[in-house]
Order: sequence, then structure tokens, then C-alpha cells
Amino acid sequence: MPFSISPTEIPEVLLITYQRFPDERGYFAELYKSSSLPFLEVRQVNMSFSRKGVVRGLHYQLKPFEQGKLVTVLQGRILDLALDIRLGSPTYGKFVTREITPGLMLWVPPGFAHGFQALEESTVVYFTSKEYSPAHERCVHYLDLGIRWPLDAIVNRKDSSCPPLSQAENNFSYP
Ligand SMILES: Cc1cn([C@H]2C[C@H](O)[C@@H](COP(=O)(O)OP(=O)(O)O[C@H]3O[C@@H](C)C(=O)[C@@H](O)[C@H]3O)O2)c(=O)[nH]c1=O
Repeated sequence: MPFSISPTEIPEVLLITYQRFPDERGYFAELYKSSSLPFLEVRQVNMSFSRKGVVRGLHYQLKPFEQGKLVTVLQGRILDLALDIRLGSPTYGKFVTREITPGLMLWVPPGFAHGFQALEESTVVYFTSKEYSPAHERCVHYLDLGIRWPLDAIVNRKDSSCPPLSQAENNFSYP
């Protein structure tokens, strides 16, 4: 099986491992395949590079431009975070964190805010279920809800001025 999929403590957030096929040339891996990961129809693929300590997030897009994100790193190591912002959800305001290294992926479904800290210089790639829509972009403060990051955080001005979840505009509901 090229992918193995396990639920996390928030069952809709999935930890996925993909298989590498090494040989004398290096290795080959499938990062996404619709028949193996049918919960995602890819509409956009993104890449970002972050220096050690950088925190990006916590970001989401409002409906109808809500994005699910399949997140991995090509190089480096990140602490990835998915925060449940679905009003009425039994895990509303709770979050999952996982260290993501090459070979691992986190599925952050629609209805979750997403962020990460680069634990070393990292190249992050993520596949999204809808396209970018700046008008629908919203964010939650990266230190809200008791969230703590392992390294001193390097954050841009936009992310420093995000509101707490309690004041963030949000049109998600559960189920
Ligand atoms: C997210 C995004 C940004 N951009 C542009 C806008 C801006 O000029 C520049 C940098 O954008 P940002 O500051 O929003 O980049 P960044 O802070 O890396 O935003 C990303 O953070 C992580 C945590 C996510 O979950 C992503 O969905 C996305 O929100 O790139 C696009 O053209 N397309 C996109 O899809």
C-alpha cells in the first residue's frame, strides 16, 4: 500500500505516510493519488520555504472557498497544527499537532485553521481542495488557546495581528 492513513485525536485530521521506493538512483514516491486519498480533489498545489523558527498561520478560508490541505515537507521538519473551528463540533477550539518530516503528511480538513513552525529550514508543499481566494482568507492568532511553539517564533506582521478564535469570523458549522 503506497499510503497508510491513521486518524489523530481529532478523527477528521489524518496522519498519512507515503511509501518511498529506493534504488541505486535515489527514490521515487507518490505524494497524492485520487484513488488512495479520495477525500481530496486537488485544485491547487503550494510550496513555501521557511527559516528555522518561522511560524505561519493560523490560516483558513471562509466557505464557499473553504480549503482542505494535505501538508508535507520536501526538506526539513515542521510542527504542523490543525485547529478545529467548526461551530458545534465536540472538538471546537481543540487542535492537533504533529511533527512532519519527509515521508509523512497531515490532512487538515475544511473547517480547520492551519499553521506550522519550521523546526529547521523547511520546504513545505501542500495540496488544497479549493483555490486561493484572498477575499475569504481569515486567521486566528498563533498563540491563542494555549498554543505554544517549541522555538522562539518568527512571525510576520499580518499573522501577529490575527484575532483570537472567539473574535474571528467563521462560517463553519458541525456536522
Ligand atoms: C496562500 C497564497 C498566497 N499567495 C500570495 C499572497 C502573498 O503575496 C504571498 C504570501 O502569502 P501568505 O503570507 O498568505 O503566505 P503564508 O503565510 O505562507 O500562507 C499560507 O500559510 C499556511 C499556514 C497555510 O495554511 C496556507 O493555506 C497559506 O495560508 O503569496 C498566493 O498567491 N496564493 C496563495 O494560495
